[in-house]
Amino acid sequence: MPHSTHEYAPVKIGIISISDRASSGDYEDKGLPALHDWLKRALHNPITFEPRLIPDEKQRISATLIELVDAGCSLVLTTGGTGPALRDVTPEATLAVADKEMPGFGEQMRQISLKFVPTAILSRQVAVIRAQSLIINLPGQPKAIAETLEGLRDESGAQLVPGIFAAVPYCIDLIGGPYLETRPEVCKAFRPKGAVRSR
Ligand SMILES: Nc1ncnc2c1ncn2[C@@H]1O[C@H](COP(=O)(O)OP(=O)(O)OP(=O)(O)O)[C@@H](O)[C@H]1O
Ligand SMILES: Nc1nc2c(c(=O)[nH]1)N[C@H]1C(S)=C(S)[C@@H](COP(=O)(O)O)O[C@H]1N2
Repeated sequence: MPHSTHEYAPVKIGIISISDRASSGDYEDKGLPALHDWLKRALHNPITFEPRLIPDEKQRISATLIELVDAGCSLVLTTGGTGPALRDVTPEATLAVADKEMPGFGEQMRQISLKFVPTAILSRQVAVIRAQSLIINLPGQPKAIAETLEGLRDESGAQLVPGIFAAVPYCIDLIGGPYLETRPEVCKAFRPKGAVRSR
């Protein structure tokens, strides 16, 4: 542990797994554990999680996003329901509660995911700001969660494409949330020089 001159700020994070079959018990949900484990690995900050497992229903998704933002989540990550299937409505439900769209996140996720699968082009994921919360859709494949958050490395571990989480801490600074600090071996967060606080 480096000598610390300040405590890590506590953060509340909403994690939502959106899947008809996992929410009805047809199969085991792997979305929430994947989100939880990746965030625990990536962040130094003490995290209070608000987990939800819900079906692919637009009203239900929007209501859950509003509930978690109102509960004080600075970040809300969803997984599932971003594809073209008739039941896939996560992006619409997210845009319905948006104050602002943040298109760079979806663009970057599709860039990353195209290095893994050609069908990444089918993911319509969006990110938005609502009040003082950043909401980001991730694809439903559990392995896609770490892939998009962390990006792509070569065999030596050198970063080939940065994951989207690199931009999340500074985005949360800008909307007045807690100062997030990442473990660089998992995700090297980027902030402009003037925004970096020394430990
Ligand atoms: N929560 C989950 N837990 C485990 N595997 C999942 C989960 N969500 C999705 N998957 C896997 O990823 C695939 C693509 O996810 P997608 O969100 O498109 O699901 P889907 O096919 O619409 O079905 P459902 O909504 O019932 O999970 C699924 O077919 C499934 O194999
Ligand atoms: N990183 C990554 N992104 C991915 C995938 C994947 O396996 N890895 N699967 C794709 C597929 S097959 C689909 S249909 C879309 C939408 O997935 P969703 O409906 O599960 O959200 O995400 C895509 N994005």
